Amino acid sequence: MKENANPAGIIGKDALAELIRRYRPYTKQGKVADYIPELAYTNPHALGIAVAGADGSLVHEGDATTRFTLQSISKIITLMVALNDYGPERVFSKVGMEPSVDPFNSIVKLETLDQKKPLNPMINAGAIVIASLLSAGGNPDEGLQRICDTISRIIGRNDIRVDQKVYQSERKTGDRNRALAYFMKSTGVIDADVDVEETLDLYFKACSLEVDCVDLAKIGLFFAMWGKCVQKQDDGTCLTEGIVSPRIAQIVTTIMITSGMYNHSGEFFLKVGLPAKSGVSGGIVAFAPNRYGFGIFGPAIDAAGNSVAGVRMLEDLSRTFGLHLVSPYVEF
Ligand SMILES: NC(=O)CC[C@H](N)C(=O)O
Repeated sequence: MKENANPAGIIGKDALAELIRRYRPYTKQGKVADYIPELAYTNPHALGIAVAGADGSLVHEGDATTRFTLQSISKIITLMVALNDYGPERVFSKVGMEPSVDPFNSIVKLETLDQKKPLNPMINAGAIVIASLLSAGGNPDEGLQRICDTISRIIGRNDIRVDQKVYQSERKTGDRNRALAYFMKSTGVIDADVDVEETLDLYFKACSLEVDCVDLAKIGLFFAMWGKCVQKQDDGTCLTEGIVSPRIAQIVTTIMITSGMYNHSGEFFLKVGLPAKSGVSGGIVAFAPNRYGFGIFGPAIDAAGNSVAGVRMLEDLSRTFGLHLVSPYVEF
């Protein structure tokens, strides 16, 4: 069945400009996160989008080169690094694979579930457990370095850095995350010999890494291609070669589908039908497997912590370009 498989052809700059024009007014319907005080200084009406194609194309529009912090989008990278280092069995002995109906920073299930482990690696508790694995052995700096190196190779620039103001702001006000971490240490989910403050430091710094929409689109495309090489360098080598196996890329992708948009993951998948991960700074990384990586910045977020205009832009793109993964138009 070929009809409507890709109704509007390739995604070009004009389509992106039209999206920004159409959805910028929706930034008024959200609010910039202010529980991390430094984030409150962001322009609420900013909106940008970048699209990286499997053919090597890259287009962007709006505030696509404005830098912002990764926040929860870092969770897909730390998960991937932990899966590489420890393997799925060890990682999922510490953190679950089930979506959560509670907010991303909720503590309630940690006491009520039979197994005390957090529901999934995309909520704060789950990501903090992952950070505890990466900071094990008292080496959080090495953990952060590996996260930065991985991102650098994917986005093709090695000046990735921690936004010190956001990091300090998170560290000063991160008592909810501190509570999650100490609680999980008390129940044995975080190992007894782990220094919780070092784990939190790694978590806060990973959340405070600076990126832009173009970087996110490249991260999206990396997962869209299952970690395989998209672009060779002039000397024939490939920076992304060997970062991750297709099997681990598949696990991260699946967790993004079920939990990437927090407690709105079900509605998001129904409407957009793509793997995605958002952050409270207003970033979203999403991708259409084997085709496109998307990077979005729209700091006005909704109650779940997702960019209001960003989600709508992805919904529009998915509909217009026939990207929904559960589609009657898939070719067999
Ligand atoms: N949803 C998010 O992006 C949360 C990340 C943020 N750093 C926090 O811990 O609260």
